[in-house]
Amino acid sequence: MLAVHFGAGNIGRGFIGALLYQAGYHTTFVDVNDQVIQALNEKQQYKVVLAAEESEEVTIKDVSGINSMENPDAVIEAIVHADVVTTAVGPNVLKIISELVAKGLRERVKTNKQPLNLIACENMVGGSTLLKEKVFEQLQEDEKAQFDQLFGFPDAAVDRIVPNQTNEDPLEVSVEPYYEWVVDESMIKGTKPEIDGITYVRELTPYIERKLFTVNTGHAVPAYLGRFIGYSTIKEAMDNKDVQEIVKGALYESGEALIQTYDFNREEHQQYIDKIIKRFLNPYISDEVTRVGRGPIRKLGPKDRLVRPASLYQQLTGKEPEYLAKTIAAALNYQNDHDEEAVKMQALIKEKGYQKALQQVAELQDGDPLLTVVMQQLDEIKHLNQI
Ligand SMILES: NC(=O)c1ccc[n+]([C@@H]2O[C@H](COP(=O)([O-])OP(=O)(O)OC[C@H]3O[C@@H](n4cnc5c(N)ncnc54)[C@H](O)[C@@H]3O)[C@@H](O)[C@H]2O)c1
Ligand SMILES: O=P(O)(O)OC[C@@H](O)[C@@H](O)[C@H](O)[C@H](O)CO
Repeated sequence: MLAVHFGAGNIGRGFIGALLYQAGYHTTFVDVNDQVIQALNEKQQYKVVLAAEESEEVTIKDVSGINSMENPDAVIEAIVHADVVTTAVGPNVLKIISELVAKGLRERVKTNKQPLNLIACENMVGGSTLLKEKVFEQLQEDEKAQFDQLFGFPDAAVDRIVPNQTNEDPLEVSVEPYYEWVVDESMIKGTKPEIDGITYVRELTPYIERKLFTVNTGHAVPAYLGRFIGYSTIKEAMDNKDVQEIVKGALYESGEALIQTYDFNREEHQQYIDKIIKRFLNPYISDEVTRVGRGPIRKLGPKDRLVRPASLYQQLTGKEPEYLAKTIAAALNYQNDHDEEAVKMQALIKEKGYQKALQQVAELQDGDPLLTVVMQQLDEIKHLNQI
């Protein structure tokens, strides 16, 4: 069986690639990073190391790579013969790869009438749906019905912490042992890809929102407050008791929003939160605050991990989301010259001020109560000790 996976980065190699191999697929990784592609073709295998006390190592074989900048035709050919297509490129890159995906699918329908599922494994609500939208924007009207019949774009939620890698071997990847991959079964075309480790569900929204508004909301706290205080890693920030208290407060607030929206069991949700906090404290992982905080404009977006649960909490409980607002305030202060969105955000704040800049990226109306709470917290977080 053949898989084509876009994005041979941390989660691509460390999670999706590993599960595809274990399910018996040959995986063709598509990437623009030539060093990684060359190494994949040369070695045809790589190591995944589990970051735990009892460290385990798995060798992932049956892999190859295509540099999509240099050899787009080979990507098209791979899509023609694929049994599944997956992505882990980052939400903003889905639009960029959609052109090549559309060309691949167009070529495929000429000779191969087998259905195909394309699963975007990105931290966002509706990742595969967005990929479909971008692919369909490039089709003629008469192609759309045929594509709709053959190609499924099932949305998914993926969870495994994979930090940036510092190994000498450019392919080796160190990952946390925990993982979860949930796919919307109702959006599948043809037969479901049989991949051990995928949980198929009929309604994905509660799963993706629970993951994004717990794992990623919680993660954003040590990232943004950690950077604000002066820490380099998530673990260092989590070891600060003020930061840990804000993590718990933010996850209480997002938890209330989730419990009330989806009728989750309160006790089970608390267990989910406790487990996640332990994952952030994993001493065998060194995860930079700049990786977890990357792309602050995306993360301050209206449907993302901070603003959406804060707004929901406010609407559903009538209370101020104090801890989420502290994190939003720290995100507004996030500085990193190597992060394009952080630079843009700071320029926007300089031009318009904090409130107008937040209002713009979070798409909040004039007078939205969240704006007032965040503006208050901009002052409050100044009291956190700087190191
Ligand atoms: N790392 C994690 O802990 C984690 C966990 C769950 C989900 N995710 C999600 O997975 C996605 C990828 O994250 P990551 O941490 O692996 O990032 P990453 O930067 O390590 O990997 C992204 C890869 O995509 C490649 N890429 C960029 N532009 C491309 C293009 N036009 N065509 C093909 N490849 C391209 C990059 O070269 C890189 O290898 C993101 O949406 C992220 O939110 C990450
Ligand atoms: O990948 P991002 O930039 O959306 O978020 C950064 C981290 O929170 C994220 O990568 C987590 O490590 C991951 O989502 C855990 O499953």
